[in-house]
Amino acid sequence: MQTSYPRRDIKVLLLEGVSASAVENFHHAGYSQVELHAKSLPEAELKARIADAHIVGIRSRTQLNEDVLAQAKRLIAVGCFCIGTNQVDLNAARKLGVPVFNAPYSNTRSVAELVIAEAIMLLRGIPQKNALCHRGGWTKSASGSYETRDKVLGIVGYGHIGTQVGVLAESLGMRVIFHDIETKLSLGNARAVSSLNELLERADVVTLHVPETPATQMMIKREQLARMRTGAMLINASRGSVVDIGALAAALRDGHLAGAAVDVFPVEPKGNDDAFVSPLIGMDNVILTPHIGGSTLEAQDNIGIEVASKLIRYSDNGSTLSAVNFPEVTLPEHPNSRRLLHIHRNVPGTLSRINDLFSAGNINVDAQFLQTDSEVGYVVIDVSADTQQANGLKEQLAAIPGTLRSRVLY
Ligand SMILES: NC(=O)C1=CN([C@@H]2O[C@H](COP(=O)(O)OP(=O)(O)OC[C@H]3O[C@@H](n4cnc5c(N)ncnc54)[C@H](O)[C@@H]3O)[C@@H](O)[C@H]2O)C=CC1
Ligand SMILES: O=C(O)CCC(=O)C(=O)O
Repeated sequence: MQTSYPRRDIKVLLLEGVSASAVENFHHAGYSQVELHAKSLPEAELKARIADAHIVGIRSRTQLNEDVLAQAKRLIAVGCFCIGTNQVDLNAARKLGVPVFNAPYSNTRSVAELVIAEAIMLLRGIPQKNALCHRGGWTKSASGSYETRDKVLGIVGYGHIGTQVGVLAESLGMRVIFHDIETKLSLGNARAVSSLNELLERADVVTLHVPETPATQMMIKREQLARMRTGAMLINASRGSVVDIGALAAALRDGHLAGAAVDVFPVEPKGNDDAFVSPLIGMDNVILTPHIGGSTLEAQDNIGIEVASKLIRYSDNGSTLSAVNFPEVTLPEHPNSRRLLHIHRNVPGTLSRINDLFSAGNINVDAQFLQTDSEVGYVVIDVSADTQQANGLKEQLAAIPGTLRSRVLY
């Protein structure tokens, strides 16, 4: 059946080495035009390539800001093949009628396991012992080496990852405290503390699991580091913007902190061939990892399947279920109808204009699903019409003032 975008004409642009499982999923669903890049692209190239892409898939590195999105005239949807969506201007995407999807749980366990491993390594002083052995040195000593048992782990951001870290830490005998801006159900024996400061003052190891938001920008800077216990350790596998990295380097240098593990940085290389620069380089008591908290084969495989499935479902049947920036509509199939979708600015009178088209054309509406937020309205209409009528209706829908996107799905 001829739709306004047959699958073979839909161009899928996948960046940053998105898993092969995503590519397979697209191919399996009939999307043959899949372009895969191992890295994120420089902005000028990104703008050029995104111009004719219908679906774009990224990980944490690619910045889809308003300017870049403005070039993407054909864009239907964005997939973040990760948890964080701070790299996309979600509001700009929404106003352009572009839903954004992510994989909110697929790499949770991978991050939690890495954080626990790092807590053990830091408490034992392994990074510096390992570095010394590599240089031909030898310090067989228990000094500065501790068991995890009975140590206090402070979790900042008690969400999906934070809670998993807490559960695993308790199984090692750690005492878990947490701070979150929301009231959270404590798992196991974990206890909420009254403030970030209290957590910093009590914890032997502090681990950060907040998203990047205006409130978490530089949440941990000189003042907060100074509140941490002398000899405490900091783990950051959240976002590089959460910690003042210069202040962290200073706190490690002057011995206030005994160690740190950092997976995310204010500026990260675009790809594996680019140089990594950080004030933490050369510090033996710091574990540096290249933003691989979620990089396990299991997680990447699952993320590839999950996000590609969401993008395909939206492209095929219009479901925006679990979109992070868009009115959520989930739709039963009506195989004997033609399905049209219309995304518009949410101004009074749009729905009646849409419905007037069907009455004027004497077209029977079999089902209609509308969901709006303050700025955007999303309506899916199943109609009894032939292909020619459906394509004609699509053109008429596109001409309604305030239209952002319109399509015939089937
Ligand atoms: N290093 C890596 O490879 C990975 C990093 N991440 C990062 O980890 C972050 C957390 O992931 P999830 O646990 O899945 O997210 P989540 O949304 O389940 O949990 C985040 C928690 O932080 C809390 N929070 C938000 N603002 C806060 C504030 N100002 N102060 C205290 N708490 C605050 C929220 O209420 C929520 O409970 C992601 O947003 C992402 O940036 C996620 C996956 C992999
Ligand atoms: O694996 C990636 O590229 C990003 C992981 C991450 O930071 C996330 O899922 O938010």
